[in-house]
Amino acid sequence: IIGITVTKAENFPLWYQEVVLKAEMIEYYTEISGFYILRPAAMYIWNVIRKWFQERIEDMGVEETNFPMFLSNKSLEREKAHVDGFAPELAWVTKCGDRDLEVPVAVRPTSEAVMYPYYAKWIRSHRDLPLRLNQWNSVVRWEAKQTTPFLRAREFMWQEGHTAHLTEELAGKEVLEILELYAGVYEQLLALPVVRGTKTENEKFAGGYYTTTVEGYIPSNGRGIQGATSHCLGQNFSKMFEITVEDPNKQGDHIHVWQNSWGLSTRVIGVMVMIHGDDKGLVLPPRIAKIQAILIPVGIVNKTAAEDKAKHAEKVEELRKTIKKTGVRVDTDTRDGYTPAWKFNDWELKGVPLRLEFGPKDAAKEVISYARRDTGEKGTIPLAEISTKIPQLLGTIQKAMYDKADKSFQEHRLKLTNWDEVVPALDGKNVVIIPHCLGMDCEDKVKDLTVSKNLEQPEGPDNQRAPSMGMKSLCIPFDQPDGLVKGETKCLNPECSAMAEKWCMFGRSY
Ligand SMILES: O=C1CCCN[C@@H]1CCCn1cnc2cc(F)c(Cl)cc2c1=O
Ligand SMILES: [Mg+2]
Repeated sequence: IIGITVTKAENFPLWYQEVVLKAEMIEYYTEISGFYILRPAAMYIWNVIRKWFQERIEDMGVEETNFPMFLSNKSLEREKAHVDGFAPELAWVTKCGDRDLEVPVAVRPTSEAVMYPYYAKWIRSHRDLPLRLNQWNSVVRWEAKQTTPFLRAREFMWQEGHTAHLTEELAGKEVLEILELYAGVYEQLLALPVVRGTKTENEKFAGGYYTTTVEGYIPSNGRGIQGATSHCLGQNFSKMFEITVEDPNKQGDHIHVWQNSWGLSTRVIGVMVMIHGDDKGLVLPPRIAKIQAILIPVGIVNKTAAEDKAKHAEKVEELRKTIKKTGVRVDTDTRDGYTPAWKFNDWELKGVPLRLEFGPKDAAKEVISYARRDTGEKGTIPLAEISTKIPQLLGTIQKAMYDKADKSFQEHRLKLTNWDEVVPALDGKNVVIIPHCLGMDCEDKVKDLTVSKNLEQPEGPDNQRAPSMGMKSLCIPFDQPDGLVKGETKCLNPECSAMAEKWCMFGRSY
């Protein structure tokens, strides 16, 4: 196996592609562009996330459902208003065998139009509320933009939750509960910090009432990235699909139900690779690592006596069992014909959080040697302490990975009140938090004003020069800084005369 041939700093997009391929997470589906095969290394991570999230939404009373993957033009017509923008992404089935279909059907890009006619049928009385269904499936969106594994694919796996409530308050409460679970997937499983907030009118789901989001940050190119979204749909869809209940307080009156929809996709895996990975390959947070510790026998060479080899192998197997008993997902690499150095590279490429080495010298000293994948730090652990020290060390690694990413995000999230500092900040691979009027046109203007002038920069080998695109709003952080006095603080856009409404996070983005 040759390792990664480009460094993360010299060519981030190529580095990313190599890592996901050589770490055996992805195979390109070369039959049709924009589609990817997810291999066991990726599916393991997705399944850990799925189990963690599924358990928690079940505790909330969400039930599982499975709707057909095709939708008719008729039900699409119901949400025509916002579908138009998406029409180019819709994939259609128009033939079956050698016959044209009378009525072409679309492959679901999301399932509102599939599900809500049945919500209208099932929800009659307020006693039918709240209705809370989630499905794990894949959706198809024929992206026009350049696709890339996990981050932008024409088919991706996700979960889509769709709920109905009697009041705006009940819906709003759930929107935030789900958003907290999304933050938990990032912070607790993937060791990634996210900023929680509300999308602006420009960036929200047009068919909804408001969108809440968790936003990530990619240090390598300074871009923001949307992590997952939890929307309150208001009564928009219940009016389109006539989902009503009789008013419990007023006979004869009907209430359109208040709905939410929320989704998290396999994009989260790509975000984790991009942020934690290094020039040796993947770096996996222990919580989602299929193999948390790989135990590699060392110091055994051909001339080692057969009897000593056998004894050493037994000792190694014994150590594996002891470590496994602690609940650590440990494996041994006893492959013949490969040197320890070769094995070290292989497991580093695959991102295994902890390498354990055990040789005759270690045996003599009654220790096991370790090397952390995240920092490279090496050390030894007395054999008598491995049952406590190894789980502890994995916990330390998980926290250290989060803290490192969190520090980087914090250092590159600049609160600015001087417009002239904005483009230099973006070119310095930062995202910014600025006072903003939240006007849609103003936001468009801000995007145009922040197209990087640094295109004059010599086209160095460093593709890392900040992308030239302008900045988009990422979210209105729930956690608002001080210093914005309503009615007094101006919107930071020099060409806007409006007053600032909120601090808004902007950045170049995916
Ligand atoms: O983001 C989520 C979470 C899970 C459930 N759905 C919402 C909204 C989805 C928006 N959206 C996103 N993409 C779309 C693409 C399309 F081709 C069409 Cl027709 C519609 C849409 C569309 O409505
Ligand atoms: Mg899209």
